[in-house]
Amino acid sequence: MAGVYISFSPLILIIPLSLLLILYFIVRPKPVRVPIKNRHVFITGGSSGIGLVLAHLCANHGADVTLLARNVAKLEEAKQSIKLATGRDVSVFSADVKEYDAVKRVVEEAGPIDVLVCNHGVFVAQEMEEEELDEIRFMIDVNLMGTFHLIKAALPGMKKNRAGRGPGSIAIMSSQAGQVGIYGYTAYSASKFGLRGLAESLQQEIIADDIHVSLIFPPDTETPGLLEETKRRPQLTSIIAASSGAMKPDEVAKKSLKGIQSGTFIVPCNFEGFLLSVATAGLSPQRSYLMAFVEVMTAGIMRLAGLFFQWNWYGSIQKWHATKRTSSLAS
Ligand SMILES: NC(=O)C1=CN([C@@H]2O[C@H](COP(=O)(O)OP(=O)(O)OC[C@H]3O[C@@H](n4cnc5c(N)ncnc54)[C@H](OP(=O)(O)O)[C@@H]3O)[C@@H](O)[C@H]2O)C=CC1
Ligand SMILES: CCCCCCCCCCCCCCCC(=O)[C@@H](N)CO
Repeated sequence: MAGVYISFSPLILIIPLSLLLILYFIVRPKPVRVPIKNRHVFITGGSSGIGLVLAHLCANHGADVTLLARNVAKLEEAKQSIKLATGRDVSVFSADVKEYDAVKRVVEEAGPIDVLVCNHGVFVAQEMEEEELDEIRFMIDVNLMGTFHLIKAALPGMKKNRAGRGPGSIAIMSSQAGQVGIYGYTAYSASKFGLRGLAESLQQEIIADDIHVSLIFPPDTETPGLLEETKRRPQLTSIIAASSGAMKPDEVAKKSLKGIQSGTFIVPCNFEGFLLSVATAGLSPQRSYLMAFVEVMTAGIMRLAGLFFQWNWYGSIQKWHATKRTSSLAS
């Protein structure tokens, strides 16, 4: 029986090896380690969900933590829970990120920041046609403009504070809905996609100040915010979002902190998020030459995977409308 021999010459390895070598020299910005211990970590939305867990983690790492949110009682509760769990005192400030002057006052009172985590966020999932313009404006104002307010207020102090304190970080909590548009998230996705443009531009502006930007992309995460959201979000939003499953806030916070410490620009939180990040890498910075190698070598296949997901989602949408039509005819 003639065997089938697949002969390949070692020469074939030349291509990936030379690509690895090229990437080793060209990836920009260069890798960095952002210190957390004895650094001032300022977390917005740190009184609940992902931000609260992240605050606990940073306090555990010996950071001086400041929390900003609106609700004083929730802030006090967060302060107590962190004191109880880590023995560390955190500073808490009540302010609405929509109000620049209030944000500026808090940032000045809190003192120079080493790691700024713009984690605050609001999310109301609804078809654009049904959604009130005020609610659309609200999400853009909190998620996008609120982040501009934070960074505008904090950046001068972060730059001044760098001498001898090592690299600083500005971490922005986006969402997988900030990498791909999802049914019901027209306003939310727009606000989170906007953060991508902000982050990519800002990194070029502040790399010379040794401040490193991280964009974090969680899937559905089991927080009080998600609990609230799922009470009224469209069924199709849940069906499509389920493609990436759901995570615990602890898992997301751990991935977030790891990404911040390593100065990673695109921080996925689960396997689907990893696939999504490779598929949507675009021209975002990549500090890891190994990740750059994966992005270059799998770009094509990831696009195919993305098309499969789109095929699946549009199939669900079609099925949903067909079911809706049948049930309305039946009634
Ligand atoms: N949960 C999820 O499924 C996912 C969440 N994300 C993102 O993660 C981040 C945190 O979400 P999550 O932990 O679920 O949120 P939660 O709703 O649990 O907490 C939101 C936090 O943000 C604060 N906040 C909300 N609005 C404002 C405001 N205008 N000014 C100041 N603080 C504000 C809240 O405090 P207060 O109300 O007292 O102001 C609270 O501390 C958000 O950016 C969200 O978009 C991303 C992907 C998935
Ligand atoms: C190329 C391969 C693609 C890989 C899979 C893509 C799966 C994408 C699913 C998107 C889920 C969006 C969840 C948003 C969660 C959120 O932000 C709300 N809960 C509000 O906070």
